[in-house]
Amino acid sequence: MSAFYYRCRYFFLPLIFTALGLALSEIYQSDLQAWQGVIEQLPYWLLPAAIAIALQFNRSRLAYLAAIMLAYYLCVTQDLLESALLAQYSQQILLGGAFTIGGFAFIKDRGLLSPHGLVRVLGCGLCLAAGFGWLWVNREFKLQLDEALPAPFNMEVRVLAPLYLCGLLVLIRGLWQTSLVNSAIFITFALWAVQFEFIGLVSLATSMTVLAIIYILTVLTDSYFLAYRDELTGLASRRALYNLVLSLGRKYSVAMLDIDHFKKFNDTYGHDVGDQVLKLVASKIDAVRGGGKAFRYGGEEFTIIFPRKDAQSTLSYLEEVRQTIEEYDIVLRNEQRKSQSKAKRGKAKTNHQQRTVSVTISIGVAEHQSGETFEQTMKRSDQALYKAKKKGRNQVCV
Ligand SMILES: Nc1nc2c(ncn2[C@@H]2O[C@H](COP(=O)(O)OP(=O)(O)OP(=O)(O)O)[C@@H](O)[C@H]2O)c(=O)[nH]1
Repeated sequence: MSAFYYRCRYFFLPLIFTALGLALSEIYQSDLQAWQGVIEQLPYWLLPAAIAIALQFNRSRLAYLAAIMLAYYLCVTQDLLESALLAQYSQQILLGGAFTIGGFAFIKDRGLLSPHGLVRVLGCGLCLAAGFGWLWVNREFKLQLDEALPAPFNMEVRVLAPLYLCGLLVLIRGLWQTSLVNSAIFITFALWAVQFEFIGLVSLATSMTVLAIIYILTVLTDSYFLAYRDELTGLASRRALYNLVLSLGRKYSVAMLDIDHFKKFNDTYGHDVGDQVLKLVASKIDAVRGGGKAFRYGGEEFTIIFPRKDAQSTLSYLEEVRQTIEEYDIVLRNEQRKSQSKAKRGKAKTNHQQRTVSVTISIGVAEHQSGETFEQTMKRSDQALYKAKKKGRNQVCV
């Protein structure tokens, strides 16, 4: 997986979905007029549903964002604030709202009705105030700022620059700390900024509907990942393995893989380095060919299931995985770097202080036999693994 794809992976689907939603609503604008009443109702139902689901799964940032969007939508559609007032302060609302959304990219989910929740509400108020304040300063001191700053920094640029800067920071945050929630926050930011350009209730309702659906899908997908993905390695978890087992036919093979002497490795290099190695070994196991599906079974043990394959035909693929790991020189991140001063870090770089380590794995494989349960096949692959360990490790046994 290229580094670029890895960083952007959580952006693709939400962005495609958003672009598709907006494009379709623009293309079929005239047809949608007939459905205007229904479309305008959708945010009233979907945004509260998004709040409830986000709270249920402890994604308070998305709950806040859905609540803010709902409040704004109510203000616009139900005349909670006079439309003349909304129009007069539209730039302030755009900027204050953007700062508020941006702020959520830099905090953690820490509950809605908790002391942290109160701090967040205050934070939202401050962000909104910052938006209003920025425009007030620019209008109040327009002449002085025009004189003091070079020509490119005219009023419009001064107003919009913080918006773009904030958007850039939210994007960088989303790419730096990749997660579905962070990409949902970036899309909220983008839609918030864009919808001020498209005046009209249908386009606002479409944006809000798209956002609500993204929030709901984000929470559900994130929770699915939590339940079925191993947090450390990113591999499918044991729970996912037992889910797959339900759909296996009669013909399949089970391989058990175990890192050799990992206890000694941990004792020598420390648990953190052990974690790094587990992650890298997992990524090599995940790349297994031949239709194999990899899982972290627990600790330093992994399982690969080969649907519709007998044990003999899995051997070349397993041998390939074993060999790749044996030949892989793992470059360790220097954990001391974090605590080193910049000067010392530079020195470490010029001294080329990079540690590399390598590990090996043992593999046992067994194929399913008629009348056997999955657990019995797995037990036989475990026995084959034991055989591989006994024979000197770093090998595949049937
Ligand atoms: N760093 C790290 N270590 C783990 C993790 N899970 C299990 N381990 C360690 O893996 C080691 C497993 O050791 P053993 O089961 O004794 O086996 P081994 O040392 O690999 O020896 P053989 O399997 O006989 O080659 C233990 O020291 C565990 O603490 C983890 O998530 N991170």
